[in-house]
Amino acid sequence: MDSRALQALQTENHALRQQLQSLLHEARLNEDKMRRFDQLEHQLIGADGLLDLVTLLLTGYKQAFAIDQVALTLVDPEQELSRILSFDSGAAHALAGLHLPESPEALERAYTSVSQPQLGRFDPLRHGALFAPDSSERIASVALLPLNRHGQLIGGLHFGSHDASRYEAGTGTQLLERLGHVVAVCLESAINQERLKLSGLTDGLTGVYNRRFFEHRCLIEIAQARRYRHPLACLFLDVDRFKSINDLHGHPMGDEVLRCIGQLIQGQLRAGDTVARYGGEEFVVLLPQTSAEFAGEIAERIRSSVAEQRFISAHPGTGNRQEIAVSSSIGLAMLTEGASAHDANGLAALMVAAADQALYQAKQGGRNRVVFARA
Ligand SMILES: Nc1nc2c(ncn2[C@@H]2O[C@H](COP(=O)(O)OP(=O)(O)OP(=O)(O)O)[C@@H](O)[C@H]2O)c(=O)[nH]1
Repeated sequence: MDSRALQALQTENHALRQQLQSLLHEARLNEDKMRRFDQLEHQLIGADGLLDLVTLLLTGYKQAFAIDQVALTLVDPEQELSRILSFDSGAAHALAGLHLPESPEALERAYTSVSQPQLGRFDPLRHGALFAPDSSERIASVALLPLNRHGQLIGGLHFGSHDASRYEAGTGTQLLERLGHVVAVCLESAINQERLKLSGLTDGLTGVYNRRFFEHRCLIEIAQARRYRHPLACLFLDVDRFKSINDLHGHPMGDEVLRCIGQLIQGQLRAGDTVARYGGEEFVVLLPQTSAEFAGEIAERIRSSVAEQRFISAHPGTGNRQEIAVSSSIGLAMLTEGASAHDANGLAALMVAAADQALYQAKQGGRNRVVFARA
């Protein structure tokens, strides 16, 4: 072999070795990527509840794969997820990037398929609503993973990169497709578990929370109110002359009235407020970060919505229909500053007793009214 041919061979050899090195490097990177992917998948499967799972989705992938923006959309028509996640209100701040729209509209605008991930350039019109407004400005490319159960879009996991070439249309999406499936299954299972937990905390007849939940929530709200020096209001509502509704129109009609009143109260509240059935025909409401004046307005709105509601009772024998009006009495108490020497349990008992006492005054005063507890 002459020296020119030898040199050409050596050059070719060198190029091949370099190519091999770079392939090996890529394989190692892929192996490392797979390992991190696997690790996160195990964590998803082992997540302890919905809050844990959502937190992992929003932070785990961002850190492990250096993704600029991660957002999660879950369709929440009944605001059930929002209620579940606000149960532990202290953790709600950790959920930046989570969107819980009541309708799937924003998702349907972004996705052309319910099962295939979509990669490509960021389009503010189609993708803007999937990311937080202040974070979407710098996003240049996106990977959108549809989360579907039984062919229905229940949400989407959305990765955004400042690098336009990071997520390119037409590149392999097998791994992301698998991730979408795993996330959707994990979410469904976590939501079902939360539903089970919640069923032990809600009242079977009215669908609002039960007394056990109220007592738990009350301690959390009292702790928050004391820590941040926020006012906390408590309303106690009792349906007026409820016994006569049962006696005159039957127990099922009484049940219907209770169900409707639970919904009327709920309809006047904000997302962080809590209504629970305390017992029989008594409801209790917690209004965090609410002044006495505003709590009085809310109580008045509840009282008038109950008084304006009409129920239709059909006589079991004759079938004659009759319109029934119902009223309610409400006692209102604020968490008192002066009692700060007590622990949260003691404060809760004082607040509830004060609202109950005010309710008694409302009954004595002629019913269908709101009475403030004396400070
Ligand atoms: N239909 C129905 N009735 C209930 C339920 N729980 C309690 N009750 C009835 O609620 C009635 C409460 O009556 P009372 O405590 O005497 O008071 P009231 O008739 O509301 O009169 P005032 O409170 O004084 O205005 C009782 O007759 C209970 O049987 C329920 O789940 N369904």
